[in-house]
Amino acid sequence: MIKVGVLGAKGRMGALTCVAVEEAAGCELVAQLDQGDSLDVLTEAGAEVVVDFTRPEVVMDNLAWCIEHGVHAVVGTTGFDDARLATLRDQLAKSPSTGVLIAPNFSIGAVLMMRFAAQAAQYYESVEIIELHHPDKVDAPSGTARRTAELIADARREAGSGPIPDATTTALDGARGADVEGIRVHGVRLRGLIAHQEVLFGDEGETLTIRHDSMARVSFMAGVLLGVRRIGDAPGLTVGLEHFMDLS
Ligand SMILES: NC(=O)C1=CN([C@@H]2O[C@H](COP(=O)(O)OP(=O)(O)OC[C@H]3O[C@@H](n4cnc5c(N)ncnc54)[C@H](O)[C@@H]3O)[C@@H](O)[C@H]2O)C=CC1
Ligand SMILES: O=C(O)C1=N[C@H](C(=O)O)C[C@H](O)C1
Repeated sequence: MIKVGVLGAKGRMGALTCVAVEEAAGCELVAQLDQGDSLDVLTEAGAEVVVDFTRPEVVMDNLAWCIEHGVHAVVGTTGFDDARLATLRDQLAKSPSTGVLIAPNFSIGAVLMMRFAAQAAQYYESVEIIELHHPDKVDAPSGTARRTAELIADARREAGSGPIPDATTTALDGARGADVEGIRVHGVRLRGLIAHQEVLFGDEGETLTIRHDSMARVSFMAGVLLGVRRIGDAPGLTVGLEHFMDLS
């Protein structure tokens, strides 16, 4: 049995994760912590893997604690940039048997969307990303959109693609979205939505749109459980659930 603790257990994702872990074969839910609870409960309960669905402003402290105590972490919380990932690598170097998975999106379809977008990137002159979420989401752009933009930018660099054409010389602030490594990312917040993304590609005479929709948060649970089951055998830092999937 893998002993699992959940951080952010009273939140939208954390609460669902507690149910999924309780129902999962081979997993035992040993701790459910939320804001104000002491992380020491995790060691008292014997947690081997922690799932973090908290907030960008607290997740680094949670991970520092997990790494220091040799507890593996499966992280859905957003807000990871290169500087944060470098900090985690430094911390993990001092605890070499501990594993941390940072997954911008646990939905299998979203992982495939990112993969397909990276594959398509070299063939199109233009690309823009639209992410659409529920209005209670605290960060923008989404972690998924950021990661997609990074993957597309990497693919374009590798292919030697030029800059994306855009003749705009005057615009209201924000009218062209955020710039993530040269890729424009637009954010929509709308009651009724959960988590959705479109990647739009364009070239002479044609466009290609890759769209993914999470219609319910249960769509993230298979990926969370995959992470929980695999992280103990993956010491160090893993970024992206695709590394635990067979996408060859
Ligand atoms: N990677 C993925 O597939 C997904 C990632 N997310 C991300 O997960 C995060 C949480 O999302 P939601 O569940 O919608 O947010 P939420 O606001 O419903 O839940 C966050 C919970 O964390 C708790 N919390 C805050 N500080 C804490 C601390 N220091 N220790 C323990 N708990 C603490 C809050 O009280 C709250 O209950 C966000 O960053 C979101 O973008 C959300 C959905 C899927
Ligand atoms: O806050 C959310 O809801 C989600 N957050 C993640 C993100 O920022 O990409 C994953 C998914 O989009 C849902």
